[in-house]
Order: sequence, then structure tokens, then C-alpha cells
Amino acid sequence: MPNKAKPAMFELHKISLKYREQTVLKDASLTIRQGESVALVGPSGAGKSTLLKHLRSLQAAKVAWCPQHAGLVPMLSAYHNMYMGGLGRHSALYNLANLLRPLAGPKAELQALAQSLALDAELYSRVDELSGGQQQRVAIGRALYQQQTIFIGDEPVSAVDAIQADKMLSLISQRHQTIVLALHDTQQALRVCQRIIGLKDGAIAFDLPSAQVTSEQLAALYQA
Ligand SMILES: Nc1ncnc2c1ncn2[C@@H]1O[C@H](COP(=O)(O)OP(=O)(O)OP(=O)(O)O)[C@@H](O)[C@H]1O
Repeated sequence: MPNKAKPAMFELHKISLKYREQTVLKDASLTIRQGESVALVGPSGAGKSTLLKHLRSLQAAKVAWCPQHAGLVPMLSAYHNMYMGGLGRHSALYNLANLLRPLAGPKAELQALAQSLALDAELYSRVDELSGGQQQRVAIGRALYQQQTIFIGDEPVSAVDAIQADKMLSLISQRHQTIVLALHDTQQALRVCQRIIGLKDGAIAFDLPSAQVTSEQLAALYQA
């Protein structure tokens, strides 16, 4: 099915996003359809996180959310932090039992997930004893374990090396129908996403298929 015939996951029509008196994004319109992978790029403060949070709020029940600040529980293991992505699928009693001693079902699922994130050796380590990149992969694991159809990630691989970052992003792509990411690395955005939305000065500067984005357009985004 061509993308245009697929259902819209997000439809924004001339929306403005603000914090108190500060307008971050003004009169922005965009549609993101099922099956698309979209990267938001633009300078720091352009409003990428603000737009992602808004998109998340529109589809809260369908979104796996990977925020910029991972918000992991430091004294708990990678296992327990990743398990938190699936808390809503089980009863409080089941979750408590699993906290005391990992249960067979989630244990097998999270061991497999940890393997795909190259975290098998760290699965039962406290996250405050892991490196920044390992912690970021735990946060990705927690988002993947939400098992949703839409993935929204705010700089989800900023702390891992380029090769591992591409592997993580391809894992995310395999497991979700629709992806929206804020990425600082524009080359990575072009490699991984089919569509690029450039934000600057409170507006959408361009919204194009990756193959049509020029280096001049990207450079202009970051010029003062
Ligand atoms: N919770 C908040 N309350 C008030 N202002 C905020 C809040 N969050 C962000 N802002 C402001 O909104 C603007 C856009 O911030 P946002 O975090 O969306 O940008 P960004 O493009 O994601 O930046 P970065 O690339 O640095 O993460 C900035 O001027 C920021 O100071």
C-alpha cells in the first residue's frame, strides 16, 4: 500500500505549542502516516522535544516513549528497569513477585531483548554501575519492552558509538510500524529515516523525503 493510503497516526493542523508566554512552534501542520520513519532535526532549542512530547500525548496508548533523560531507577538492575516498560501488561501482584525474583516468562523475554541490545552481561547489574551508553541501551530496552506500534525517541542513541547507534535504530525500526525521532546527527537521520522535518525559529523549515534533502538545507538550519 503506498504511504498516502495508510492511516494517519498524527495529524496536526496549524497548531502552536507554548510554555507560558513563550511560543516554541507556531502554526505547524504535518501528517505522519503508519509505516513512516521520521526524523526531527534542527538546532538546540528549536522545539524538537516539545513537538515529540505533543505527538506522544496524542497517541499515549500506542506510543513506546524513549525520552532524552532516561529516568532509570539507579539502584535497580537493567532487568528491572527494562521490565518497567511492561508493567501495565500485568497485575500489581505479578509485578511485585517479579521484583522480588525474576519470573520465568519475563526473564526469557528480557534475556532475549538484552542479547539484541548487547547487554546480556549487564542484565542483572545495577544501572548506576553501567556506562552512559549501556544505560541508554537499557532505556531503549525499556521502550522496546512496551511493545507498542509507534516509537517516539528523543535522541535515543546520543550516548552510543555510531556503529552501535545504527544497530539500535535498526532494531527499533524492525519492531515498530511508525517511528519519530529527534536526532542531532543529521547524517544518521538521513541514513535511518525516510523523511526529515527541519525545525528552526519556531517553524517547520522543511519537510521532505530524506533523498530530497540537500546539505545546504541542513546547513541553513544550524546557521545563526
Ligand atoms: N518545561 C519547559 N518549560 C518552559 N520552557 C521550556 C520547557 N521545555 C523546553 N522549554 C523551552 O522551549 C524551547 C524548545 O525546547 P525543546 O527542548 O523543545 O528544544 P529541542 O529542539 O528539543 O532542544 P535540544 O536539541 O537542546 O534538546 C527552548 O527555548 C526551551 O528553553
